[in-house]
Amino acid sequence: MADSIKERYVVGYALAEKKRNSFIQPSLIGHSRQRGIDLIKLDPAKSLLEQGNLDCVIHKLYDVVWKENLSQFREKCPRVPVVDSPEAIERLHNRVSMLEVITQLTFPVSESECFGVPKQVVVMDENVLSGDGALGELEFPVVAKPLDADGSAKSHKMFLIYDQEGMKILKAPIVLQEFVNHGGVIFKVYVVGDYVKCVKRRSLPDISEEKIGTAKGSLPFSQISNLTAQEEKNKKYGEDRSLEKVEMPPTSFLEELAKAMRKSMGLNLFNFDVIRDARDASRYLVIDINYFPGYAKMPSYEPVLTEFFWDMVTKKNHV
Ligand SMILES: O=P(O)(O)O[C@@H]1[C@@H](OP(=O)(O)O)[C@H](OP(=O)(O)O)[C@H](O)[C@H](OP(=O)(O)O)[C@H]1OP(=O)(O)O
Ligand SMILES: Nc1ncnc2c1ncn2[C@@H]1O[C@H](COP(=O)(O)OP(=O)(O)O)[C@@H](O)[C@H]1O
Ligand SMILES: [Mg+2]
Ligand SMILES: [Mg+2]
Repeated sequence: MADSIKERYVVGYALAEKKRNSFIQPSLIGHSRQRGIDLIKLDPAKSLLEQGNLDCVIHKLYDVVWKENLSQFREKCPRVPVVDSPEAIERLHNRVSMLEVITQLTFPVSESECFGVPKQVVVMDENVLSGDGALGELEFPVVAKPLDADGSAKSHKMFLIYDQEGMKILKAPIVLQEFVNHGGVIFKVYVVGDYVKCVKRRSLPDISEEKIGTAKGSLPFSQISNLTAQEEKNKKYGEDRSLEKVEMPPTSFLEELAKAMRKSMGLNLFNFDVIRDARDASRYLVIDINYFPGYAKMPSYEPVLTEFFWDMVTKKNHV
C-alpha cells in the first residue's frame, strides 16, 4: 500500500487564532515531528487542494467560506480523513440537540451506575418567557443557558435563577435546566478517538434547602470551570474547596459512555461535562458536550494527540 511506505505525513489545521495559540504548542509540534507527522497551518480562504499533500485535516471553524472549501476538498479527496465532519459537529451547537445525544443512547449501562441529563425546557418566545408557565414541570432553582453553543462569549453567559422575579433578566431563545446539587465538582471527560481522560474541575456549589427558600432573583456566571484558583477566591461563589478528596467516577463507566457517544455522534474530538447527583451517588448527569475543547489542559496532551494523528494518517480507528 502506498500509505505504508510514506516516511512523513502532513496534518493540516484550520483553527481560530486563539485556538491555534493554545493548541499548536511547540511541544505538540515537536512530538508529532518526531513521530513523522508535520503539522501545517491551513489558509481557510484558499483551496485546500492547493495547500500541499494533506494526509488529514483537523478544524474548528464554522464560516461559510471554510465549509464550502472543506466540502470541495472532501469531494475531490474522499480518502483523506477530515476530523470531524461539519454536519456531525453542528449538532453540538445547540444545547437541545447536544443533549438529545445522551437521551437517545441505548447502550447497556453498567449495573452500578446510571446516566441521563437534567430536566430541561427550551423557551423560544419572549412572551412565554415573561409568563408564569415557562418552567413547565421544572422547579427553581434553574440554570439558564443560551440555546446556541456556537463558541461565542455570549454562548457561555449563564444565569442561576432562583425565582420568577429572576426570570426577568432572560432573553429568548434560552434553555432552562434544573439545577442539580453535585458537590461543587464537575468531571470533564476528554475524548480523543478511542482515548478517554477524566479530570476534575470546580463548579457551582450546592444550594441548601434553606437557601432555596430565601434566595431571590438571579446570579450571572460564565465559564466557572475555567476560573483559576485565585480568580475563584475573589468571586462570591468561590470557597476554598479541595478537589483532591473527590472520588472519580468509575473509569470503565466513563469509557463505555464516551465510546457510545463517539459512535452515536460520529465525532473523534470532544469533551463532555458530567456531574454526580448529590442525592444519588450512582447517578451521573451529562450537562454539556464541547467540540474540540481545550486539549492543552489535558495531561499528556502531546503524546495523546500525536498517537491520534498517527491513527488518522494511517487510517486506523476513523469513526
Ligand atoms: O479555550 P479553552 O482552552 O478554555 O477551551 C474551551 C473549553 O474549555 P475546556 O477545555 O472544556 O475546559 C470550553 O469548554 P466549556 O464550554 O467551558 O465546558 C469550550 O469547549 C470552548 O469552546 P467553545 O467556546 O465552546 O467553542 C473551548 O474554547 P476554545 O479554545 O475552543 O476557544
Ligand atoms: N444543571 C446544572 N446543575 C448544576 N450546575 C450546572 C448545571 N448546568 C451547568 N452547571 C454549571 O454551570 C457550568 C457551565 O454550564 P455548561 O452547560 O457546561 O456551559 P458551558 O458550555 O459554558 O461550559 C457547568 O460547568 C457547571 O458548573
Ligand atoms: Mg461546560
Ligand atoms: Mg460548553
